[in-house]
Amino acid sequence: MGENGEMSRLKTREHGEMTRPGAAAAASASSSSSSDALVKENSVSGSIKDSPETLDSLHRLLEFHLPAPVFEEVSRLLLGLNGGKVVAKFPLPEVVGGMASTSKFDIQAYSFTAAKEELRPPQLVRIGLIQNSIVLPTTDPLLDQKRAIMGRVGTIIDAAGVAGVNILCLQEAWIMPFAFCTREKSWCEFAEVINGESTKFLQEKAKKYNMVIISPILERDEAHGSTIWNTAIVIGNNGNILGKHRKNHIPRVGDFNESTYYMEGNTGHPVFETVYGKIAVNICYGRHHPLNWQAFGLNGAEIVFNPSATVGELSEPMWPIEARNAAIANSYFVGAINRVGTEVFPRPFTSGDGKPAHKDFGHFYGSSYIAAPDSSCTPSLSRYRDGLLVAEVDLNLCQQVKDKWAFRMTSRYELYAELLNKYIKHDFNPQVVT
Ligand SMILES: NC(=O)NCCC(=O)O
Repeated sequence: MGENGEMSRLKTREHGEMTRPGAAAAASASSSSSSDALVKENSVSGSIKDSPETLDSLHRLLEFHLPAPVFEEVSRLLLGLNGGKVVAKFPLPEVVGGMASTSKFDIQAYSFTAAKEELRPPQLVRIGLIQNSIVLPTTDPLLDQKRAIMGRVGTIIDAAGVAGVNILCLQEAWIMPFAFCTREKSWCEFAEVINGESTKFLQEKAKKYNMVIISPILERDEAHGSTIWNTAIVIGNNGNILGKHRKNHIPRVGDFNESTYYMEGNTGHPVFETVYGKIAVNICYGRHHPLNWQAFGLNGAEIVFNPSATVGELSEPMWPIEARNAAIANSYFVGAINRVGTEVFPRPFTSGDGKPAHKDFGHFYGSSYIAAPDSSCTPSLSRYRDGLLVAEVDLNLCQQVKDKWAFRMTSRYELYAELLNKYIKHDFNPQVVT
């Protein structure tokens, strides 16, 4: 690649000025924890590994290294087509870009279109996803840690408000470090009642910006003996609490020792009818369960949010596939959110998988994105930095895709209802022909 061609791609709207591959530039990391992760990941030698900016996301890596026409074609192949073209960038008010650069978070915005219909007007909704790292070390007083995160996320919510976001979703357990790896019970102190401090904080934001906000937290259920749940609270655009959903599937993999802390959810697959559309929440590990996704679809969801916390070594190859596949299979939009950074805990822990005792989970790789029912999707947010992803979507696309592909009409649910009914019985015999 020629020097000039290379230099011409060093400036992008999201990045501002970029340095060349090979330059040490920790400026793209927003927190010390994400810088640490960069140092760790970049200790692998090689020209691509030497450049944190180009590794900021898959899309930026490709944009940085590929000649422009090749990048265009690769984008088409990777992201699919919406209305015949790669999902378009959506112009946000300049002030929002200013907020992102002052407060050092990634900002990207796109719009998904649907065909014009004769009998229905477009149903335009602006969706926002926020991914964030923790702000203070995990050794600081818990209240300080929580309030520092609330302050940081509050700044990004303000940007979302100015960007005109209608429905905003935060990441899983957003008010705390993801301490479930440790199995130490002291972290239960981060659990809040449904109308606790973080909910009150978000109710004010919801009212101020006329915005529906989904707040995934560890919930303390006082009515049931202080049981803890992993819960997403849905706050309506008037600041009202519309309802809650509790995480259905609890991970039993790697350091995700979450069953030590909270119980399998008992709220089914609720769909929340908001003024902006019908939404649901599939919390993190639930994204590996196709029936879980399907159940939200059967209840009529038009947008399903997937607030997550997952690390590179475990799940990064799955990440771009699962939420996107769910959007396709269920004819709805999906917003997938993952936290960012490496969180280090005071005491070492093990998870019975033969690994030596360690103090961190590994790198939470961010990469939040939005997928559409027509199989198109946005590029993902940064792998290292806090970020706000905005997408304007036309919900008419859901029905248009249902009419085109007829996945729901051809589903043959009765076949599967019968099989599942047999399968859950103790005397089940697999249908195997020998
Ligand atoms: N938070 C959570 O459920 N993580 C599990 C790991 C994964 O699903 O990738």
